[in-house]
Amino acid sequence: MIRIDSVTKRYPDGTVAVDRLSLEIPDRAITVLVGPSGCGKTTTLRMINRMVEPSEGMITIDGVDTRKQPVNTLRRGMGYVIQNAGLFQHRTILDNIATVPRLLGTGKAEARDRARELMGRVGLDAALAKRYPYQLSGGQQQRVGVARALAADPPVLLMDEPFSAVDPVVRKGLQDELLRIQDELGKTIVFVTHDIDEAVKLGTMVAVLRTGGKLAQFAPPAELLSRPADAFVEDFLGADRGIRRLSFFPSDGLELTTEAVVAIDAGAEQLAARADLPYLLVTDLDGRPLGWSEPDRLTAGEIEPGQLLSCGRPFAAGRDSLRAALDCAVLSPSGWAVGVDAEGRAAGVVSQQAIAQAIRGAHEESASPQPKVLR
Ligand SMILES: Nc1ncnc2c1ncn2[C@@H]1O[C@H](COP(=O)(O)OP(=O)(O)OP(=O)(O)O)[C@@H](O)[C@H]1O
Repeated sequence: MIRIDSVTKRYPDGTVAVDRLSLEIPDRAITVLVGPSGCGKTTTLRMINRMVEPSEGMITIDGVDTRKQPVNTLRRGMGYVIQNAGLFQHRTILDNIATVPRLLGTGKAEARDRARELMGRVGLDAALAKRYPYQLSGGQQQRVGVARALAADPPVLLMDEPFSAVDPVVRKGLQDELLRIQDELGKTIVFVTHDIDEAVKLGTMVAVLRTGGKLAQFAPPAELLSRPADAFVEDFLGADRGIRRLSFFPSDGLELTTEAVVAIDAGAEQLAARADLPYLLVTDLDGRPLGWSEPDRLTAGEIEPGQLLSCGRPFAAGRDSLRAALDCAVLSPSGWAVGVDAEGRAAGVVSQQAIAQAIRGAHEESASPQPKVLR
């Protein structure tokens, strides 16, 4: 465990970048440092690998004071990823990734084999191995940066705004990839960002810092959203934290009904039996949702997909969160959300009222234990 114990950093010009910060960074989890510009995030991260030396206080790793270890030994156990990847422009992608193992004495062939394996792990096509960094997109370069940091298999990864320079779509892909890699590798990751949504999505624990390098709150994201410590944290979390908090509640408690679901080949009798329902969901012959219709607009044997109202993006029943279910219901012309199974077949539909009831139940339940984390 990395323990930051009452650490202060005062730069030579008198700037106090970090002020008596104490944090216990859990092993094999992602801890995010978040806060406004200049609040001391980068300084804190760099004190962990001693690129910046603390003025006061102590940082220990598994109980050992980092000042008692040679800097090289300390950094060997820590991969470091920065914004814009910081790749060596004159080296190929493969050799960029193989850099640290080569420095540590691994043979060229072995280091390159490992680099190839890592390219796959971070979602890079093997065909890019011989290219140079300038021949890659920003998102691809960031992936190389992550692969390079992982190459020597360090237990700790320090990541300083690694995804800030790419567009939101690429950024989401990189975040998802990091979560997937983390599930597989279980590193201890300290991740700096100024983006609270990124912090909430990635963090097992989130440390919110305020200007002057003071800790405002250190908590799991669901707790941050439900119980911000003060007005600063509340303000920093933004306006829709109630909705965002629903991401942490599973949809598996929702009761789906199949009464309003009919296949496209539904007979007259089946349709007549449902004539009193406000809307019916029509599926294809495999059970995949096609769209909504009022029952009196449907004629047995003559249902056309083109005449149906869109059912938008359905939610994955039991796997998506209550936020996804609510979003689906709000966007649905019928006001009902469509839940699908892993194969994309309609598992049933659920009304906004039923979702609202599930939300109330989840809030009550979460008053004591932590809600299950869904991504
Ligand atoms: N070498 C330095 N000398 C003097 N002051 C510094 C130095 N490096 C950083 N600072 C100051 O320390 C404070 C914290 O800087 P730091 O880079 O840690 O913040 P940050 O939260 O990472 O900011 P950003 O989100 O803008 O990157 C800032 O006021 C900054 O100007």
